[in-house]
Amino acid sequence: MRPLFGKAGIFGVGLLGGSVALGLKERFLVEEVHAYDLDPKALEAALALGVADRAHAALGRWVGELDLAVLAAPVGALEELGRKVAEHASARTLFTDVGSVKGRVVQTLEALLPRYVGGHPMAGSERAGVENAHAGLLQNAVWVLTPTPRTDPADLEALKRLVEALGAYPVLLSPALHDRLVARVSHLPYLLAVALNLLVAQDPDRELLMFLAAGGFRDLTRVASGSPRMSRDMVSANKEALKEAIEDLKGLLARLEELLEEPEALLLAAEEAKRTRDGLPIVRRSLLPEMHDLVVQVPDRPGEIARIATALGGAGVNIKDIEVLAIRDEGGAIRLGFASREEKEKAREVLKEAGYRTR
Ligand SMILES: NC(=O)c1ccc[n+]([C@@H]2O[C@H](COP(=O)([O-])OP(=O)(O)OC[C@H]3O[C@@H](n4cnc5c(N)ncnc54)[C@H](O)[C@@H]3O)[C@@H](O)[C@H]2O)c1
Ligand SMILES: O=C(O)C(=O)C[C@]1(C(=O)O)C=C[C@@H](O)C=C1
Repeated sequence: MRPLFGKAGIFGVGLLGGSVALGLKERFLVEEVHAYDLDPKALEAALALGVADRAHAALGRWVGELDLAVLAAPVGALEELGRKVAEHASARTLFTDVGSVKGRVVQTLEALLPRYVGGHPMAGSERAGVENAHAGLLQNAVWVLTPTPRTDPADLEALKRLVEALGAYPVLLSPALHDRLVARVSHLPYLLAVALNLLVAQDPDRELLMFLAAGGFRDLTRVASGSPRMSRDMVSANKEALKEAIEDLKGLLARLEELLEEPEALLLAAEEAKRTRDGLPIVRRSLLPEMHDLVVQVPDRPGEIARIATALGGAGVNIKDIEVLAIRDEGGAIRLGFASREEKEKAREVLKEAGYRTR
Protein backbone atom coordinates (compact mmCIF):
# COMPACT_ATOMS: atom_id res chain seq x y z
CA MET A 1 0.00 0.00 0.00
CA ARG A 2 1.36 3.44 -0.92
CA PRO A 3 1.37 6.08 1.83
CA LEU A 4 -1.05 8.98 1.36
CA PHE A 5 1.72 11.57 1.62
CA GLY A 6 5.50 11.55 1.29
CA LYS A 7 7.04 13.96 3.79
CA ALA A 8 4.89 15.29 6.61
CA GLY A 9 5.77 18.18 8.93
CA ILE A 10 4.36 18.77 12.41
CA PHE A 11 4.75 22.33 13.65
CA GLY A 12 4.39 22.23 17.44
CA VAL A 13 5.04 18.67 18.51
CA GLY A 14 3.04 18.50 21.75
CA LEU A 15 0.02 16.41 22.73
CA LEU A 16 -1.95 16.94 19.52
CA GLY A 17 0.96 17.30 17.10
CA GLY A 18 2.62 14.24 18.61
CA SER A 19 -0.58 12.19 18.43
CA VAL A 20 -1.10 13.10 14.77
CA ALA A 21 2.54 12.22 14.06
CA LEU A 22 2.20 8.86 15.79
CA GLY A 23 -0.99 8.11 13.89
CA LEU A 24 0.74 8.97 10.60
CA LYS A 25 3.67 6.72 11.43
CA GLU A 26 1.87 3.81 13.05
CA ARG A 27 -0.57 3.54 10.16
CA PHE A 28 2.11 4.01 7.47
CA LEU A 29 0.30 7.05 6.07
CA VAL A 30 3.47 9.02 5.33
CA GLU A 31 7.06 8.18 4.50
CA GLU A 32 8.77 10.53 6.91
CA VAL A 33 7.74 12.84 9.75
CA HIS A 34 9.59 16.12 10.33
CA ALA A 35 8.98 18.03 13.56
CA TYR A 36 9.46 21.71 14.32
CA ASP A 37 9.03 23.20 17.79
CA LEU A 38 10.22 26.25 19.72
CA ASP A 39 11.06 24.02 22.66
CA PRO A 40 14.23 21.96 22.11
CA LYS A 41 13.10 19.50 24.81
CA ALA A 42 9.92 18.74 22.84
CA LEU A 43 12.04 18.02 19.76
CA GLU A 44 14.41 15.81 21.74
CA ALA A 45 11.49 13.88 23.20
CA ALA A 46 9.81 13.57 19.79
CA LEU A 47 12.93 11.90 18.39
CA ALA A 48 13.49 9.73 21.45
CA LEU A 49 9.85 8.52 21.48
CA GLY A 50 9.86 7.77 17.77
CA VAL A 51 7.22 10.44 17.13
CA ALA A 52 9.35 12.13 14.46
CA ASP A 53 12.13 11.02 12.12
CA ARG A 54 13.71 14.47 11.77
CA ALA A 55 13.67 17.41 14.17
CA HIS A 56 14.16 21.07 13.18
CA ALA A 57 14.83 23.91 15.58
CA ALA A 58 14.56 26.41 12.71
CA LEU A 59 12.34 26.89 9.70
CA GLY A 60 14.04 26.67 6.33
CA ARG A 61 14.04 25.12 2.88
CA TRP A 62 12.84 21.81 4.27
CA VAL A 63 9.38 23.35 4.79
CA GLY A 64 8.85 23.78 1.05
CA GLU A 65 9.66 20.09 0.48
CA LEU A 66 6.84 18.78 2.64
CA ASP A 67 3.74 17.17 1.14
CA LEU A 68 1.64 17.60 4.27
CA ALA A 69 2.04 20.11 7.11
CA VAL A 70 0.06 20.17 10.36
CA LEU A 71 0.23 23.30 12.51
CA ALA A 72 -0.27 22.15 16.09
CA ALA A 73 0.95 25.05 18.22
CA PRO A 74 -1.34 26.73 20.81
CA VAL A 75 -4.19 28.75 19.29
CA GLY A 76 -2.59 32.05 20.29
CA ALA A 77 0.58 31.17 18.32
CA LEU A 78 -0.98 29.78 15.14
CA GLU A 79 -1.26 32.98 13.11
CA GLU A 80 2.29 34.10 13.87
CA LEU A 81 3.59 30.59 13.17
CA GLY A 82 1.69 30.65 9.85
CA ARG A 83 3.36 33.94 8.94
CA LYS A 84 6.82 32.50 9.55
CA VAL A 85 6.12 29.18 7.86
CA ALA A 86 4.68 30.97 4.81
CA GLU A 87 8.10 32.49 4.11
CA HIS A 88 9.34 28.99 3.21
CA ALA A 89 6.13 27.39 1.95
CA SER A 90 5.55 26.04 -1.55
CA ALA A 91 2.43 24.95 -3.43
CA ARG A 92 3.60 21.35 -3.02
CA THR A 93 2.44 21.34 0.61
CA LEU A 94 -1.10 20.79 1.83
CA PHE A 95 -1.43 22.66 5.15
CA THR A 96 -3.90 22.10 7.94
CA ASP A 97 -4.00 22.88 11.66
CA VAL A 98 -5.57 21.38 14.78
CA GLY A 99 -6.40 24.62 16.61
CA SER A 100 -9.45 24.69 18.87
CA VAL A 101 -10.76 27.96 17.38
CA LYS A 102 -11.15 28.51 13.67
CA GLY A 103 -12.61 31.90 12.62
CA ARG A 104 -9.66 34.28 12.51
CA VAL A 105 -7.06 31.51 12.34
CA VAL A 106 -8.61 30.17 9.13
CA GLN A 107 -8.89 33.63 7.62
CA THR A 108 -5.24 34.41 8.33
CA LEU A 109 -3.73 31.05 7.38
CA GLU A 110 -5.79 30.78 4.22
CA ALA A 111 -4.48 34.16 3.07
CA LEU A 112 -0.88 33.22 3.89
CA LEU A 113 -0.50 29.63 2.74
CA PRO A 114 -0.85 28.42 -0.85
CA ARG A 115 -2.96 25.35 0.09
CA TYR A 116 -4.69 25.25 3.47
CA VAL A 117 -7.81 23.76 5.05
CA GLY A 118 -8.56 24.35 8.74
CA GLY A 119 -9.12 21.43 11.08
CA HIS A 120 -9.95 20.58 14.69
CA PRO A 121 -10.00 17.07 16.12
CA MET A 122 -12.60 16.94 18.90
CA ALA A 123 -10.39 14.89 21.17
CA GLY A 124 -7.71 15.70 23.63
CA SER A 125 -6.64 15.57 27.20
CA GLU A 126 -5.73 17.84 30.08
CA ARG A 127 -2.19 16.43 29.85
CA ALA A 128 -0.01 18.48 27.53
CA GLY A 129 3.22 17.58 25.81
CA VAL A 130 4.55 15.01 23.39
CA GLU A 131 5.17 12.56 26.28
CA ASN A 132 1.40 12.14 26.55
CA ALA A 133 0.81 11.78 22.82
CA HIS A 134 -0.65 8.56 21.45
CA ALA A 135 -2.31 7.68 18.18
CA GLY A 136 -5.35 6.25 19.99
CA LEU A 137 -6.27 9.78 21.09
CA LEU A 138 -7.59 10.50 17.62
CA GLN A 139 -9.24 7.15 17.09
CA ASN A 140 -13.01 7.49 16.58
CA ALA A 141 -12.77 11.22 17.20
CA VAL A 142 -14.97 13.63 15.31
CA TRP A 143 -12.50 15.77 13.32
CA VAL A 144 -13.92 19.03 12.04
CA LEU A 145 -12.64 20.38 8.72
CA THR A 146 -13.57 23.96 7.88
CA PRO A 147 -13.48 24.55 4.13
CA THR A 148 -14.28 28.01 2.74
CA PRO A 149 -15.21 29.17 -0.76
CA ARG A 150 -11.47 29.45 -1.41
CA THR A 151 -10.76 25.79 -0.59
CA ASP A 152 -9.67 23.55 -3.45
CA PRO A 153 -12.08 20.56 -3.41
CA ALA A 154 -9.15 18.21 -4.16
CA ASP A 155 -7.34 19.42 -1.02
CA LEU A 156 -10.45 18.95 1.07
CA GLU A 157 -10.85 15.43 -0.32
CA ALA A 158 -7.22 14.62 0.48
CA LEU A 159 -7.65 15.80 4.08
CA LYS A 160 -10.88 13.88 4.50
CA ARG A 161 -9.08 10.73 3.39
CA LEU A 162 -6.26 11.47 5.83
CA VAL A 163 -8.64 11.98 8.75
CA GLU A 164 -10.40 8.71 7.95
CA ALA A 165 -7.10 6.91 7.60
CA LEU A 166 -6.19 8.15 11.09
CA GLY A 167 -9.33 6.42 12.37
CA ALA A 168 -11.38 9.59 12.89
CA TYR A 169 -14.61 10.96 11.38
CA PRO A 170 -14.37 14.08 9.23
CA VAL A 171 -17.20 16.57 9.69
CA LEU A 172 -17.39 19.66 7.48
CA LEU A 173 -18.44 22.95 9.08
CA SER A 174 -17.93 26.59 8.25
CA PRO A 175 -15.38 28.26 10.57
CA ALA A 176 -18.13 30.42 12.11
CA LEU A 177 -20.47 27.52 12.82
CA HIS A 178 -17.57 25.53 14.23
CA ASP A 179 -16.78 28.33 16.65
CA ARG A 180 -20.39 28.74 17.74
CA LEU A 181 -20.75 25.01 18.41
CA VAL A 182 -17.45 24.39 20.20
CA ALA A 183 -18.11 27.45 22.37
CA ARG A 184 -20.99 25.41 23.80
CA VAL A 185 -19.59 21.90 23.99
CA SER A 186 -15.95 22.63 24.75
CA HIS A 187 -15.12 26.21 25.70
CA LEU A 188 -18.05 26.87 28.02
CA PRO A 189 -17.51 23.54 29.82
CA TYR A 190 -13.90 24.63 30.35
CA LEU A 191 -14.97 27.99 31.82
CA LEU A 192 -17.50 26.22 34.02
CA ALA A 193 -14.78 23.92 35.31
CA VAL A 194 -12.76 27.03 36.15
CA ALA A 195 -15.76 28.62 37.88
CA LEU A 196 -16.52 25.53 39.95
CA ASN A 197 -12.91 25.35 41.12
CA LEU A 198 -12.89 29.05 41.99
CA LEU A 199 -16.05 28.51 43.99
CA VAL A 200 -14.11 26.01 46.07
CA ALA A 201 -10.88 28.01 46.13
CA GLN A 202 -12.62 31.13 47.48
CA ASP A 203 -14.72 29.40 50.13
CA PRO A 204 -13.68 29.72 53.80
CA ASP A 205 -14.15 25.93 54.05
CA ARG A 206 -11.90 25.28 51.07
CA GLU A 207 -9.96 22.40 52.67
CA LEU A 208 -13.11 20.58 53.72
CA LEU A 209 -14.70 21.09 50.31
CA MET A 210 -11.67 19.61 48.59
CA PHE A 211 -11.77 16.65 50.96
CA LEU A 212 -15.44 16.01 50.16
CA ALA A 213 -15.18 16.37 46.37
CA ALA A 214 -16.20 13.03 44.88
CA GLY A 215 -16.78 11.73 41.36
CA GLY A 216 -19.32 14.39 40.40
CA PHE A 217 -17.02 17.33 41.01
CA ARG A 218 -14.02 15.53 39.58
CA ASP A 219 -15.82 14.46 36.35
CA LEU A 220 -17.20 17.94 35.82
CA THR A 221 -13.93 19.77 36.38
CA ARG A 222 -11.19 17.56 34.84
CA VAL A 223 -10.45 19.99 32.03
CA ALA A 224 -9.44 22.69 34.53
CA SER A 225 -6.27 20.64 35.08
CA GLY A 226 -5.07 21.47 31.56
CA SER A 227 -2.50 24.14 30.78
CA PRO A 228 -4.06 27.43 32.00
CA ARG A 229 -2.21 29.49 29.38
CA MET A 230 -3.27 27.26 26.47
CA SER A 231 -6.87 27.14 27.63
CA ARG A 232 -6.91 30.89 28.26
CA ASP A 233 -5.71 31.37 24.67
CA MET A 234 -8.44 29.06 23.44
CA VAL A 235 -11.37 30.74 25.19
CA SER A 236 -10.13 34.28 24.50
CA ALA A 237 -9.83 33.51 20.80
CA ASN A 238 -13.49 32.49 20.72
CA LYS A 239 -14.84 35.18 23.02
CA GLU A 240 -17.73 36.40 20.85
CA ALA A 241 -19.33 32.96 20.49
CA LEU A 242 -18.48 32.16 24.09
CA LYS A 243 -20.18 35.30 25.42
CA GLU A 244 -23.40 34.28 23.67
CA ALA A 245 -23.17 30.81 25.21
CA ILE A 246 -22.53 32.33 28.64
CA GLU A 247 -25.64 34.54 28.30
CA ASP A 248 -27.75 31.49 27.45
CA LEU A 249 -26.28 29.58 30.37
CA LYS A 250 -26.97 32.46 32.78
CA GLY A 251 -30.61 32.37 31.61
CA LEU A 252 -30.78 28.64 32.18
CA LEU A 253 -29.22 28.85 35.63
CA ALA A 254 -31.65 31.59 36.62
CA ARG A 255 -34.54 29.43 35.39
CA LEU A 256 -33.24 26.38 37.26
CA GLU A 257 -32.98 28.50 40.39
CA GLU A 258 -36.67 29.39 40.04
CA LEU A 259 -37.51 25.76 39.40
CA LEU A 260 -36.17 24.84 42.82
CA GLU A 261 -39.61 26.07 43.99
CA GLU A 262 -41.39 23.99 41.30
CA PRO A 263 -40.33 20.37 41.77
CA GLU A 264 -42.46 18.99 38.91
CA ALA A 265 -41.04 21.42 36.37
CA LEU A 266 -37.56 20.80 37.72
CA LEU A 267 -38.06 17.07 37.23
CA LEU A 268 -39.00 17.67 33.58
CA ALA A 269 -35.83 19.70 33.06
CA ALA A 270 -33.73 17.02 34.77
CA GLU A 271 -35.32 14.34 32.61
CA GLU A 272 -34.58 16.28 29.44
CA ALA A 273 -30.99 16.71 30.58
CA LYS A 274 -30.68 12.99 31.30
CA ARG A 275 -32.06 12.07 27.88
CA THR A 276 -29.51 14.39 26.26
CA ARG A 277 -26.56 13.11 28.30
CA ASP A 278 -27.55 9.47 27.82
CA GLY A 279 -27.93 10.07 24.10
CA LEU A 280 -24.33 11.16 23.60
CA PRO A 281 -22.65 8.73 21.23
CA ILE A 282 -20.34 6.29 22.99
CA VAL A 283 -16.80 6.74 21.80
CA ARG A 284 -14.28 3.97 22.22
CA ARG A 285 -10.80 5.37 22.05
CA SER A 286 -8.27 2.65 21.49
CA LEU A 287 -5.96 1.52 18.77
CA LEU A 288 -6.85 -2.05 19.57
CA PRO A 289 -9.62 -3.80 17.69
CA GLU A 290 -12.43 -5.36 19.70
CA MET A 291 -10.94 -7.64 22.37
CA HIS A 292 -12.02 -10.94 23.77
CA ASP A 293 -11.66 -10.26 27.45
CA LEU A 294 -11.07 -12.51 30.40
CA VAL A 295 -11.05 -11.21 33.97
CA VAL A 296 -8.71 -13.14 36.26
CA GLN A 297 -8.85 -13.09 40.05
CA VAL A 298 -5.33 -12.46 41.31
CA PRO A 299 -3.99 -12.89 44.87
CA ASP A 300 -2.13 -9.81 46.10
CA ARG A 301 1.40 -11.21 46.30
CA PRO A 302 4.63 -10.77 44.34
CA GLY A 303 5.05 -12.55 41.02
CA GLU A 304 1.39 -13.25 40.25
CA ILE A 305 1.23 -11.29 36.99
CA ALA A 306 4.50 -12.88 35.88
CA ARG A 307 3.12 -16.34 36.74
CA ILE A 308 -0.01 -15.72 34.68
CA ALA A 309 1.94 -14.31 31.74
CA THR A 310 4.41 -17.21 31.85
CA ALA A 311 1.64 -19.83 31.92
CA LEU A 312 -0.07 -18.23 28.94
CA GLY A 313 3.19 -17.64 27.06
CA GLY A 314 4.20 -21.27 27.63
CA ALA A 315 0.94 -22.41 26.06
CA GLY A 316 1.47 -20.11 23.07
CA VAL A 317 -1.35 -17.71 24.02
CA ASN A 318 -0.67 -14.08 23.14
CA ILE A 319 -1.89 -11.37 25.54
CA LYS A 320 -3.00 -8.42 23.41
CA ASP A 321 -4.12 -6.11 26.20
CA ILE A 322 -3.82 -6.03 29.97
CA GLU A 323 -5.42 -3.84 32.63
CA VAL A 324 -5.36 -3.95 36.42
CA LEU A 325 -8.99 -3.56 37.46
CA ALA A 326 -8.75 -3.44 41.24
CA ILE A 327 -6.36 -4.50 43.94
CA ARG A 328 -7.53 -4.85 47.51
CA ASP A 329 -5.73 -6.30 50.52
CA GLU A 330 -6.91 -9.82 49.83
CA GLY A 331 -6.28 -9.61 46.08
CA GLY A 332 -7.69 -8.13 42.94
CA ALA A 333 -8.42 -8.69 39.30
CA ILE A 334 -6.80 -8.09 35.97
CA ARG A 335 -8.45 -7.92 32.59
CA LEU A 336 -6.67 -9.74 29.79
CA GLY A 337 -7.56 -9.09 26.15
CA PHE A 338 -7.08 -11.72 23.43
CA ALA A 339 -7.37 -11.41 19.68
CA SER A 340 -9.90 -14.22 19.22
CA ARG A 341 -12.55 -16.17 21.10
CA GLU A 342 -10.46 -19.34 20.61
CA GLU A 343 -7.43 -17.77 22.27
CA LYS A 344 -9.58 -16.54 25.11
CA GLU A 345 -10.97 -20.05 25.69
CA LYS A 346 -7.50 -21.54 25.56
CA ALA A 347 -6.33 -18.92 28.10
CA ARG A 348 -9.26 -19.80 30.36
CA GLU A 349 -8.22 -23.49 30.34
CA VAL A 350 -4.54 -22.72 30.93
CA LEU A 351 -5.31 -20.39 33.83
CA LYS A 352 -7.80 -22.85 35.37
CA GLU A 353 -5.11 -25.52 35.35
CA ALA A 354 -2.72 -23.06 36.96
CA GLY A 355 -5.27 -22.53 39.76
CA TYR A 356 -6.80 -19.17 38.77
CA ARG A 357 -10.46 -18.24 38.78
CA THR A 358 -11.65 -16.42 35.66
CA ARG A 359 -14.85 -14.90 34.36
N1 LIG B 1 -5.23 19.60 24.32
C1 LIG B 1 -6.37 19.31 23.76
O1 LIG B 1 -7.21 18.68 24.37
C2 LIG B 1 -6.64 19.77 22.35
C3 LIG B 1 -7.65 19.15 21.62
C4 LIG B 1 -7.89 19.54 20.29
C5 LIG B 1 -7.11 20.56 19.74
N2 LIG B 1 -6.15 21.15 20.48
C6 LIG B 1 -5.35 22.20 19.85
O2 LIG B 1 -4.09 21.63 19.55
C7 LIG B 1 -3.07 22.62 19.57
C8 LIG B 1 -1.94 22.12 20.43
O3 LIG B 1 -2.40 21.80 21.70
P1 LIG B 1 -1.69 20.70 22.61
O4 LIG B 1 -2.70 20.28 23.61
O5 LIG B 1 -1.03 19.69 21.75
O6 LIG B 1 -0.60 21.57 23.34
P2 LIG B 1 0.86 21.15 23.86
O7 LIG B 1 1.24 22.18 24.85
O8 LIG B 1 0.87 19.72 24.28
O9 LIG B 1 1.75 21.29 22.56
C9 LIG B 1 2.01 22.51 21.92
C10 LIG B 1 3.40 22.45 21.36
O10 LIG B 1 3.60 23.61 20.54
C11 LIG B 1 4.87 24.15 20.82
N3 LIG B 1 4.85 25.56 20.45
C12 LIG B 1 4.37 26.62 21.13
N4 LIG B 1 4.48 27.75 20.41
C13 LIG B 1 5.04 27.38 19.24
C14 LIG B 1 5.42 28.09 18.08
N5 LIG B 1 5.20 29.39 17.97
N6 LIG B 1 6.00 27.42 17.08
C15 LIG B 1 6.21 26.07 17.17
N7 LIG B 1 5.87 25.36 18.24
C16 LIG B 1 5.29 26.00 19.26
C17 LIG B 1 5.10 23.90 22.29
O11 LIG B 1 6.47 23.94 22.61
C18 LIG B 1 4.50 22.48 22.43
O12 LIG B 1 5.45 21.50 22.18
C19 LIG B 1 -3.74 23.89 20.10
O13 LIG B 1 -3.99 24.75 19.03
C20 LIG B 1 -5.03 23.40 20.72
O14 LIG B 1 -6.04 24.37 20.62
C21 LIG B 1 -5.88 20.77 21.77
O1 LIG C 1 -9.86 16.63 27.47
C1 LIG C 1 -10.56 16.09 26.63
O2 LIG C 1 -11.03 14.97 26.80
C2 LIG C 1 -10.89 16.78 25.39
O3 LIG C 1 -11.54 16.23 24.54
C3 LIG C 1 -10.40 18.15 25.26
C4 LIG C 1 -11.24 19.14 24.50
C5 LIG C 1 -12.67 19.18 25.07
O4 LIG C 1 -12.89 18.73 26.16
O5 LIG C 1 -13.55 19.70 24.43
C6 LIG C 1 -10.61 20.43 24.70
C7 LIG C 1 -10.29 21.29 23.72
C8 LIG C 1 -10.37 20.86 22.37
O6 LIG C 1 -10.14 21.73 21.40
C9 LIG C 1 -10.99 19.63 22.07
C10 LIG C 1 -11.30 18.78 23.07
